[in-house]
Amino acid sequence: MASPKKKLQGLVAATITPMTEHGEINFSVIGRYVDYLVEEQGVKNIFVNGTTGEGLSLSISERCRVAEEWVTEGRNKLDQIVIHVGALSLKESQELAQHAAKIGADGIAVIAPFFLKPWNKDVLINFLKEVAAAAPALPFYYYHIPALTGVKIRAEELLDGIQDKIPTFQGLKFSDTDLLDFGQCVDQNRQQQFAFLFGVDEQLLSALVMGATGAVGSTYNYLGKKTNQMLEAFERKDFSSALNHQLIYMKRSYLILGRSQSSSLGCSSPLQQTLRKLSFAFRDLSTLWSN
Ligand SMILES: CC(=O)N[C@@H]([C@@H](O)[C@H](O)[C@H](O)CO)[C@@H](O)CC(=O)C(=O)O
Repeated sequence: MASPKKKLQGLVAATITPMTEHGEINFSVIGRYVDYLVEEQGVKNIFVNGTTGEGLSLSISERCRVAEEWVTEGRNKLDQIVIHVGALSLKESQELAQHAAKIGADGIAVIAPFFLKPWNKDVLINFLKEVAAAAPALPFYYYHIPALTGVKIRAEELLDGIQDKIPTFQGLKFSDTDLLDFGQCVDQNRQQQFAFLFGVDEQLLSALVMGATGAVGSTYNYLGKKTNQMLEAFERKDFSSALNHQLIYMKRSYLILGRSQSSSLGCSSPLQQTLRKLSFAFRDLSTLWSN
């Protein structure tokens, strides 16, 4: 069975895929991006080619090259690199999984197929199982994001007995606001030592209360340091201070500002260019950034 070097926990930055203004991937900034995460944000785990990284908008060869670059640049600097390998085509997903194993990633994650959708738990598990089997030495994470996939199968239902079907299953990336489902996942799998990684950054504190062991999100690219302070406050049971942190990071200005900040790293996908225009309205808030 796959076992990670150590359990994936704490903050995991869902990385942006840097693009040039001509729509090509800007590989040249990834090394700098790694240093920024580690040195400025105190974040040493990353989630590549996910929602934030717009993995599903990239070609398969682009996804492979992006994954390779992160693994190369992150070597000896990052703790864990998880590659999202979900795709509509099972074969493509398996190809990406094999590639992640070949380049030395630390884990793979997969979303539910979202066009012709699995209609029940067993169909979804079978898809995930086939992908996981293509990389039998890599820890496997299910990426639950029902608002985007439209696949509403409850994570708690999916996790029931999952390791019997997917021996490499190591955890759940839960990007949904249903804290009842999340809490039940944690509660019903206490013996399993799974990683429960929460993915709605604005609600992380509530998820910690429900038993989250870590978090994957876009805001940890630029609020990593501050969110680590919230985790520390929670750890020492200083809930009032933890709540103060969470209330500040819930502000919309922080979310938009973060997207615009990414452009200073040379990260500028078409989506980010649109957001950057929006962000001019928030320019005055840039002082918040360094506070
Ligand atoms: C829908 C979405 O993009 N959700 C983000 C959150 O980090 C989100 O950006 C954050 O909570 C701000 O709204 C993550 O769950 C996505 C993620 O981890 C990924 O990029 O794969």
